[in-house]
Formats: sequence, structure tokens, C-alpha cells
Amino acid sequence: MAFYEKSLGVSAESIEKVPMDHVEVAFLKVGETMLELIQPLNEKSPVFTFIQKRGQGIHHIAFEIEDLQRRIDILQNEGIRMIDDYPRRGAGGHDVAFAHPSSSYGVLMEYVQSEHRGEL
Ligand SMILES: C[C@H](C(=O)O)C(=O)SCCNC(=O)CCNC(=O)[C@H](O)C(C)(C)COP(=O)(O)OP(=O)(O)OC[C@H]1O[C@@H](n2cnc3c(N)ncnc32)[C@H](O)[C@@H]1OP(=O)(O)O
Repeated sequence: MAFYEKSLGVSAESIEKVPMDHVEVAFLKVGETMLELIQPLNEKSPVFTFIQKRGQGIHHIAFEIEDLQRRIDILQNEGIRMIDDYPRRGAGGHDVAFAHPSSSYGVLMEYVQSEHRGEL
């Protein structure tokens, strides 16, 4: 966090624990983009495993979309491997679902339900 504060002059807008993933996260707004800094809370966290195996770095990219269950169904119909078949609770209380990096060219993808429900 200190690095982003110094290099970009931004500071955390919110910090919270997300028990399901055993992480603590901080959100920093940079332009229209939210950076999420993630710290594992214990060895059960997928982020702990990630850092052990690959070191620190970019963990995933999240996209805000408008109808999460419909998006999951569409992706699965396209043959994309989803980690989550159904939306689950992520940071900020938002419904989220992850696609497996083996289906997305080595990048872990997160889809986040926007507040607005409507067309994709
Ligand atoms: C809450 C907040 C939020 O925003 O709402 C968050 O994001 S929390 C963020 C933390 N939560 C999550 O990450 C949840 C989704 N992640 C997961 O379910 C898991 O981490 C997973 C399924 C991606 C990997 O779990 P796993 O037990 O299979 O772990 P492995 O270490 O064996 O990884 C299997 C293969 O996936 C690759 N792999 C693992 N993690 C990542 C990643 N972040 N980006 C790209 N590739 C990855 C490994 O290198 C390996 O590749 P190879 O086979 O080639 O060696």
C-alpha cells in the first residue's frame, strides 16, 4: 500500500476481510479503475498458495458485469471452465464468480455483479 501511496498519491478507500477466501483486501481508486491489494490471512487462502508458488504480482483481473448468473451460464455454454457455478459473496458484499485460468490463457478472471441489473 505504501508503494501505491508514494508512487501514485492514492490511498485506500476501504479495507476489509473476506472470510470465504481468507484474505484482507484494500481498494485504491486510480482513475476509473479500482486496484485491489490482497493479503492472505492464513495458509488456507488461495492467495497464500499463489504467493508460495509464483511470488507476489498480479493475481486476477475483475470485470463488472450486469447479470452474473446469466454470464456464468453463457460462459459455461461456451465451454469455459468456471470455478464458481453460482454467484458467491466477494469483497464489498458483491456477488462474484471466477473463471479458471486454464480457460482464459493463464489469467484468473473474476466477474463482479454490478449494482444495476439489466442486459449484459
Ligand atoms: C474477495 C476478493 C474479491 O475481489 O471479491 C478476491 O478476489 S479474493 C481472491 C482470492 N480468491 C480466489 O483466488 C478464488 C478463486 N481461486 C481459486 O479457486 C484457486 O486459487 C484456483 C482454482 C485458481 C487455483 O487453485 P488450485 O488449488 O488448483 O491451485 P494450484 O496452485 O494447484 O493452481 C492450479 C493452476 O492454476 C494456476 N493458478 C493458480 N492461481 C492462479 C492465478 N491467480 N492466476 C493464474 N494462474 C493461477 C497455477 O499456477 C496452476 O497452474 P499449472 O497447472 O499450469 O501449474
